[in-house]
Amino acid sequence: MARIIFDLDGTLIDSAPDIHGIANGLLAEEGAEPITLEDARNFIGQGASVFVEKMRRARNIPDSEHPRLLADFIESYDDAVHLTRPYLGVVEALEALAFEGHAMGVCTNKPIRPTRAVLAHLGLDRFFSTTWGGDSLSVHKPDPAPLHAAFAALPEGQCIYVGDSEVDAETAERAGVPFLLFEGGYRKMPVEKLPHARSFGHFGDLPGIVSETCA
Ligand SMILES: O=C(O)COP(=O)(O)O
Ligand SMILES: [Mg+2]
Repeated sequence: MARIIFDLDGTLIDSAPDIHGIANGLLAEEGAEPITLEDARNFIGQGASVFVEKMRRARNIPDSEHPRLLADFIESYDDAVHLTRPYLGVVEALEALAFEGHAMGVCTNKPIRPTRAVLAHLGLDRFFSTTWGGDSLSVHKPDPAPLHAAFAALPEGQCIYVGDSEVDAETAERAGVPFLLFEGGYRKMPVEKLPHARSFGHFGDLPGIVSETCA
């Protein structure tokens, strides 16, 4: 049996539409132009503070406004669930992996409160026995500490990390665990440029890839 840890945004769920919505709500209050959905996708992956920083820079909002905007962003985040969907085949793949007896968890740079809120809203929380957010420890991905902590919370078994981004590839490399790259998320670089054990474009392929990784 394996221990499988999943990244969240851009891996299990397409959350960019909700995060885009929060961003544009904040920008409207500042009297600034909205950002595009593509911008929002590009800004996700290194946690809430980096997202807000990139959003501000895109609209020339000064650094001095950062703490206030970050607090407002986090305040809206728990309710940012309504436009978010699991990627095609995610639920079926998690059901198959759970049925096969693998232990599973989540390690994301999204703050832990909205992480738990969106997992519960989508009914995905039942699959995961450990969940780590970007603010669960004093460091976050690509520091490998939260990923190590997630694996340590699960029973012994082959470690596997599943994610979508440059940050995830670096985290897995630094943690020394096999990385399975979902091709459909918010990655900016071509698949070949990211270190990974295997990549996949559809979650229907994941249970088979996990079996082969464990063999
Ligand atoms: O940047 C974020 O807030 C979260 O991104 P992640 O789930 O891909 O780690
Ligand atoms: Mg991601």
